[in-house]
Amino acid sequence: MAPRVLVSDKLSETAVQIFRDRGIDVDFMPEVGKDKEKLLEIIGNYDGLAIRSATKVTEKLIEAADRLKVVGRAGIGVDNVDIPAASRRGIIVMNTPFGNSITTAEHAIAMIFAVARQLPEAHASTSAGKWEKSKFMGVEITGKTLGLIGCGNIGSIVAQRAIGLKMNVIAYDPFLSPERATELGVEKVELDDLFARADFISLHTPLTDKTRNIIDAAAIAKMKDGVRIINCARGGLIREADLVEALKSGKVAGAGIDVFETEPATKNDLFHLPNVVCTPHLGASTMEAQENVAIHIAEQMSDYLLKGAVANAINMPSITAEEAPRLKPFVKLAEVLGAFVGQVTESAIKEVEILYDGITADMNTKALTSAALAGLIRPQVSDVNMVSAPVMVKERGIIVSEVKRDKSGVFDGYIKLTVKTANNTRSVAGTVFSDGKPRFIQIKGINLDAEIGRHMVYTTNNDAPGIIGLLGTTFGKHGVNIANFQLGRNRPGGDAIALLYVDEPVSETVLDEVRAFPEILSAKPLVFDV
Ligand SMILES: NC(=O)c1ccc[n+]([C@@H]2O[C@H](COP(=O)([O-])OP(=O)(O)OC[C@H]3O[C@@H](n4cnc5c(N)ncnc54)[C@H](O)[C@@H]3O)[C@@H](O)[C@H]2O)c1
Ligand SMILES: O=C(O)CC[C@@H](O)C(=O)O
Repeated sequence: MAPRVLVSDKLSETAVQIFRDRGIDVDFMPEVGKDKEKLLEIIGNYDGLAIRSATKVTEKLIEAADRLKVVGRAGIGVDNVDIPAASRRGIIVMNTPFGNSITTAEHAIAMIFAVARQLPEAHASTSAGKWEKSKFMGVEITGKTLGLIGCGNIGSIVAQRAIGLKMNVIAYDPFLSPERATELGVEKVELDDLFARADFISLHTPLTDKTRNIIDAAAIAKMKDGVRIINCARGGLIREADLVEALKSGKVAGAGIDVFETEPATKNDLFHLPNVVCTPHLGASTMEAQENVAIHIAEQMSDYLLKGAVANAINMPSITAEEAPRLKPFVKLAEVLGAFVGQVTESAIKEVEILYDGITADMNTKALTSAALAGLIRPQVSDVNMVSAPVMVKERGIIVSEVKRDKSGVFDGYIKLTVKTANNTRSVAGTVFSDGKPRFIQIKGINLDAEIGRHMVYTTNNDAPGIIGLLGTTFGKHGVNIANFQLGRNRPGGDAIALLYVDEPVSETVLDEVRAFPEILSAKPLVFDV
């Protein structure tokens, strides 16, 4: 059955065409995002949800979205999506980080000019028949200092444009490297330095606990008199009440505000203040940007739904369409290794170490680790996948580490999973053979070569003569057909293990009969999704 996608916000219809061309069933309902009840009623029919900012992807909506695999935001900010709730349900949330950057940067530059020359007010006055030539005395931007708070995709573009306009650009961004700052031609500064030196300040950070109210009364007090402030990033970065006061006192000479603490902003104390230019969250609103983000999100979502490729996901490592086929058998292997340990471990897991040897070390190990963790905790929480597993593992306080090393044995590469509980440490290693199928190559440090089937039985026993016969006879007596039988031991007469690949699940009655033999220490039924 073809995957089904709902477009619930006003996206360019190019997105709809892309979904159709890729063979995806798509419903284009650009108004339904605002109708919470209707959306709740229909969301269960879809594998994908394509949105802008009007649709609120709440926990309640996610709970009703039984089939949903991916939420695609045609744009950057995902503040309208409950990411933790989506992650817990294994739903990928992706955005389009680059499609509207130029457009938004241009809006910030437009705001700088509008505020420097009071363009909207001058227009309103002139159109009203007043000829108030002396009222609208502006400032040049040439030679002025622009302070950027946040210098990522959009901030960098604003910097480049502003430098072209002969401004001096300084930037506060803890994650901006000195090399990148030099390359852009901006001076990296501390925040207080920026406040003290900037004639114009433009915000370009996400809204986080650290950036909320980054401009408040205390920050404004540190700024130059007559500073002008632009926000085309997110409402909440500026404490609006404090800005209003500073505009009224003249400390701040002007502000260009595209985003608001509460949106839609239909009433706001910033409105109608002299030299405040407001736009209704128009940063990304150009034909070009909307076309870009629609194309990007439709392609990304289609790639995921049809090929398992993951790009620009907020809650899952990326997997390119090219690497997806090569990675797939190793994702299965990682999941199977996790599933083995998850099924044989009965006490709480404290630590997980995943060793990537040889070719596996050069693969997308983040994705492989996510798959191993999903296999590991699936016996405890059935509804888990590569998206939700890392979140769930973290919630349980399990420490996860990855180790990578060059090829060290006969295999081109293998993955070894070691899990520590309060009582013991358990390990299992496996690889993928040329047939593309995963194999166990080591369990408890004992080498073997075991094909993996859907139903298996794992026994630990003392190495003694007759174990093969004993297991074979018991299973045979109960009509259990053994497809493959692998044995291993650490030394003659020492610890031994057996892995039996059986055609059907083995009942507890049969396993109890096996467990009753004195040489058998444990017998565990296993199920693998292969
Ligand atoms: N107005 C609009 O319509 C519109 C359109 C697109 C994007 N946006 C918003 O613009 C903002 C920037 O988008 P982007 O694509 O440049 O994002 P980005 O992730 O590329 O850049 C954000 C930058 O902020 C920096 N940063 C993070 N925390 C910081 C802190 N505490 N102090 C200083 N810098 C910090 C990061 O290091 C990063 O370099 C986002 O909030 C985005 O949602 C708004
Ligand atoms: O979709 C929009 O118009 C706003 C987009 C913008 O805020 C974003 O974060 O990409």
